[in-house]
Amino acid sequence: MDILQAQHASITVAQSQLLQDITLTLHSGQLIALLGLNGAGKTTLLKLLAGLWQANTGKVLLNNVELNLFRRQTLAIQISYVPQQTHFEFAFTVWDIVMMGRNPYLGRFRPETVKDKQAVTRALERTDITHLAQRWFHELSGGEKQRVIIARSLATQANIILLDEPIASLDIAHALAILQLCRQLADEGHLILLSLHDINAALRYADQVILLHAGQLKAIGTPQQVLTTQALQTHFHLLGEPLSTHCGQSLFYFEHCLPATK
Ligand SMILES: Nc1ncnc2c1ncn2[C@@H]1O[C@H](COP(=O)(O)OP(=O)(O)OP(=O)(O)O)[C@@H](O)[C@H]1O
Repeated sequence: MDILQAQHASITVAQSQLLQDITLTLHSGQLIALLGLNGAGKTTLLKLLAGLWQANTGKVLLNNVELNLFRRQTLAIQISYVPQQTHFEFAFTVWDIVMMGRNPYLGRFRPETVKDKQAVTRALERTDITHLAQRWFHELSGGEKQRVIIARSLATQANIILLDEPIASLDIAHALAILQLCRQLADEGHLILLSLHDINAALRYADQVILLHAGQLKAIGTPQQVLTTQALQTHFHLLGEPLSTHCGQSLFYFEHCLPATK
């Protein structure tokens, strides 16, 4: 069981406070959706929890140990961060990029082993990109690239995976496939935290929802606790009419409500 925590963590850059006094505890075996408007601080929080950004005040702990006490290589095997966009200076095949997920295990001179190749093969399969393995990354579509970067993360076999808007550039079928994969990974014991703009996807797939607004944690709890019609109006400027599907799934039908009408 992994526990990832932030304790009173704040980040300030050039006098603007990007995150303010964030305290939360996340457990493995859960899929957690991070929601908030553009600029709310979702990417910043994901990077903080991945150890890629240091808090000015407060701390982040993995299993009660501060992240900055871990060696980078050790942390990379435990927490994997999937960015929104990735560019490479050189031409790499999809296989090469997914194999990069094995770098923390490979060291400088250790050759790839059967285990590394199996991890890459499995990651390609789970993200439905086996057929792209020998293609050049830079020639792929945005959605295909996104799945390659998720596959690279799976190849690390990290128990904690933090994904920044993983379905933003995917078609609906592949978006659902990635959300279902995230759900499956959480059910297998991973801690999956993903930022999303799709409130109905959070309702459908998440165990917990974190609501960020202007760098502040406004709510954390089950989707039903956090995603109330009042919270949608206050934090997203949306009028949400609750609906229920024939299989009992709760969803919202949205209408825009201007901030002035809050
Ligand atoms: N390096 C930086 N220096 C200064 N300000 C930054 C930096 N990185 C992000 N910000 C600011 O911090 C705020 C939060 O940005 P962040 O990318 O975390 O938001 P987000 O919730 O992920 O937004 P989006 O949904 O648009 O991706 C924004 O106002 C952004 O301009």
